[in-house]
Amino acid sequence: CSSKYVLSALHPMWQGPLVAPGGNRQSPIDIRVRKSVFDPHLKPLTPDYDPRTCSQIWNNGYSFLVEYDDTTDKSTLKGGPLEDNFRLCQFHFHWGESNAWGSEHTVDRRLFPAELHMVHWNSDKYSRFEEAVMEENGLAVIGVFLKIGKRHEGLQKLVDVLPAVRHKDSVVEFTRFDPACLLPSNIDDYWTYAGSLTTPPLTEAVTWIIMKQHIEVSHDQLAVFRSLLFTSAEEEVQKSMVNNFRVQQSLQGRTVRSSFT
Ligand SMILES: NS(O)(O)c1ccc(OCc2cn(-c3ccccc3)nn2)cc1
Ligand SMILES: [Zn+2]
Repeated sequence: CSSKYVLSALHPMWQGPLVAPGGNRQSPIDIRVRKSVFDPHLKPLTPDYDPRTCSQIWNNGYSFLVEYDDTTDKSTLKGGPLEDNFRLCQFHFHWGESNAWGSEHTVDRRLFPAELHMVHWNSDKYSRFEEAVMEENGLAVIGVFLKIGKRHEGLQKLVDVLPAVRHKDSVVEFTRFDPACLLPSNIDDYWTYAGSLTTPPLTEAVTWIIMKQHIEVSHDQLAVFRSLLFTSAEEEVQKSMVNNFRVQQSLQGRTVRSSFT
């Protein structure tokens, strides 16, 4: 998905509007477990990803994106709270400068060192990501919390190539990466709510699906994320890419549903 120009408008310590003008379904949020409502009608989530659609990694000056060819229905997400078929277009992460914080969503105020976002767009209703991103039911993002623990073998292929995209606007070819390896073993237990992009354009287009089970990565693997830079090679002052998360937004009366009791 060509999210080339919009995100690059982002300033790393982006001081954009804390809430989009007129926004009443902004993200991220704190998930209050006891306030979430079990919905027995929520179906199991059925991701079906083809690693051959993986195409490149690029540093957009805010995070690093692993992009997938979304011109056909090869890597898709269905089920869960979703009525339509959604196509994977990219995944990226948010993280802190220390292991004490970094995630965008929290669970009963608990912060995680990082959070993975797998971004999909509604290919039943729209013909491209750029169109879907402006529509209420346009996107579905799976959020997975990262904790520090054992080394994540599947992630290492990605970690090894990060130095090649150290600077903003750098791109490298990256192929045959199966994003399913980043999902937790249990994807049946999740929270879901109506929200927004957490970076500009902050559009209220996202059905969020936040996994209850986290994945583990090693301290050293996360340290490589922090070796990336917000700044391009030409800029004199280099800024470490850390703390690329948005402040939490108010729930404004929304209900968070859970797929589990
Ligand atoms: N962090 S997050 O998962 O919420 C998340 C996920 C995807 C995002 O894409 C921004 C974007 C918008 N556009 C765009 C391009 C053309 C026209 C209109 C918009 N391109 N990239 C931002 C945040
Ligand atoms: Zn994100």
